[in-house]
Amino acid sequence: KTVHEKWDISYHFKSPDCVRKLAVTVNGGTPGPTIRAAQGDTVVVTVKNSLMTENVAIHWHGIRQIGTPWADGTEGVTQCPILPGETFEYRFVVDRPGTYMYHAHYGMQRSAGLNGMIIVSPAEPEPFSYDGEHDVFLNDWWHKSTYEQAAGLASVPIEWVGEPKSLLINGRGRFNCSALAASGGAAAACNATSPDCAVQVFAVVPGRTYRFRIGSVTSLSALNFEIEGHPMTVVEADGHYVKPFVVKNLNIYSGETYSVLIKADQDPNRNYWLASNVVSRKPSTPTGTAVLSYYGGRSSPRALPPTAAPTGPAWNDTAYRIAQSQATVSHPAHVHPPPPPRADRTILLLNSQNKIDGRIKWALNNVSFVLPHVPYLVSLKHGLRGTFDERPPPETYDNSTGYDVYGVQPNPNATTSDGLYRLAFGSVVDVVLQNANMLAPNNSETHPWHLHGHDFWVLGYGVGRYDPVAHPAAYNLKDPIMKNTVAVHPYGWTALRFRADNPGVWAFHCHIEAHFFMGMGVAFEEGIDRVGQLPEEVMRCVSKKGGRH
Ligand SMILES: O=C1O[C@H]([C@@H](O)CO)C(O)=C1O
Repeated sequence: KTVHEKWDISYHFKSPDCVRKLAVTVNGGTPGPTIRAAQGDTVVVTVKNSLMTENVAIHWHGIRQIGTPWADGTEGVTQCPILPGETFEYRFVVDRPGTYMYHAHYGMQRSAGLNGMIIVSPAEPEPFSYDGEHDVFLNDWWHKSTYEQAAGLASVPIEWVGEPKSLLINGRGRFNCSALAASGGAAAACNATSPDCAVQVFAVVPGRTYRFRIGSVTSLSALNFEIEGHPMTVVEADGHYVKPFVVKNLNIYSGETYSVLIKADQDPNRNYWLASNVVSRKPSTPTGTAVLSYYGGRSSPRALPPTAAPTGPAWNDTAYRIAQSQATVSHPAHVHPPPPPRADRTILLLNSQNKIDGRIKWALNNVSFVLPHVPYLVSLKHGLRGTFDERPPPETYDNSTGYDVYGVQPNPNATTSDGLYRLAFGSVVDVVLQNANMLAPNNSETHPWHLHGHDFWVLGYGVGRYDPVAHPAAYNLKDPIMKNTVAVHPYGWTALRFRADNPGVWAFHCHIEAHFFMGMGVAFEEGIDRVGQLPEEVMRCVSKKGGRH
């Protein structure tokens, strides 16, 4: 069947954390509506850009777009942006069941509020059962506009975005209005009684089992999510069934989705916290909260729990997070196509912070990514020349003198490029993400990497410098989970494998909005000759002669 959505994208004043701010909305809301479809359905979203002075493009995060690479919604890669006043139709098949998301993919627009969930119900029975379902959509939130943030990042010296003001659960948080007034902020802009920031309540029937679908669309933060007093059994990650394991709390990186099961077996006469906490960066943001309430209990549904909200694990406990990453393996009875035993090509990507013309950038093998003005998909499909740098980016980094991933590099210079990797169609590609120290000493951050157009097998994680001889021998080829987003941990490496069998051009990038803006991404082309005729509306910015309008 076909699921139709009609969306109007426009700015509205919203108060997600009680502080009034202009937000990019879908039909007046942030988050936007949840798309619900069944496996195999065609989803058609008619998007009208009513932003007046701003372009837009929307990415369907986790949907592989098999046969429809032009519908991936990535400005500069798969399409020209949708101009103000224009209408664009996204049409694609949701071929796999699971929990997915959508969000803007133009500049740093995602962080302005254009985001939501996609839930695809399965055609076949799942390897677990439950009585009811709740959806939890996690985000971080700033009071500065996206434009102020972007301008700050591009300034010399950099004006970093800083830690978020609030953490949102289903678009709701709670900023301390009196603190805002005390710091000289406009008190009128903070309204603790705004319905936009009313506490979100998740109601459960005593004795029942619930599936919580959890997605994180944060701009920056790695999060730890906990439901007070209710251990969670992890059963799904990025649309793939997980060999179940139980956690007290769940680490979730931007771009990831999970499903967990909880049993409503606690005292029904009180409420419990849902808590979202920053991990991996030194937090300065209060815990994001919502409330779990039992039907029939003596507590009023909106009553705040009698306890203090969970504060999560120590923010810098990297080993704790790596252990959870490693515990996330495939469900034995739902083995997706097993990974091919070896790769045809290995691309080793050094993640480094660099300086270009005095600006702080991120680079892969010393190349900082910039998007071309003509979308790759259009240039390559139509054979346009001179629209991007045709020299391929490097396959590895210079390790001739033994790159010290723990040290500050003596030469932080890098170059920018809009070149891309061209993959042999059908070939098996390994990508190893190598983390390193940043420009300042003793710091390495977590980067959640998201691949468009594919799911990949997660073959292994390690700490320190990746060894191309020793480490592949220990890859998990038995039951690796497939995902579309995976973290490379501080000072660590992460190895993943995918088959380049989806004709198109696909972005692969750090899902931290500021980091992609600062160059932390690459692009892959495969099977361009197999791509069908491009719809006219993806190339509205390209002149017939090949240049840009
Ligand atoms: O890209 C980043 O820049 C800042 C800092 O390194 C410079 O201010 C930071 O924490 C990042 O993740």
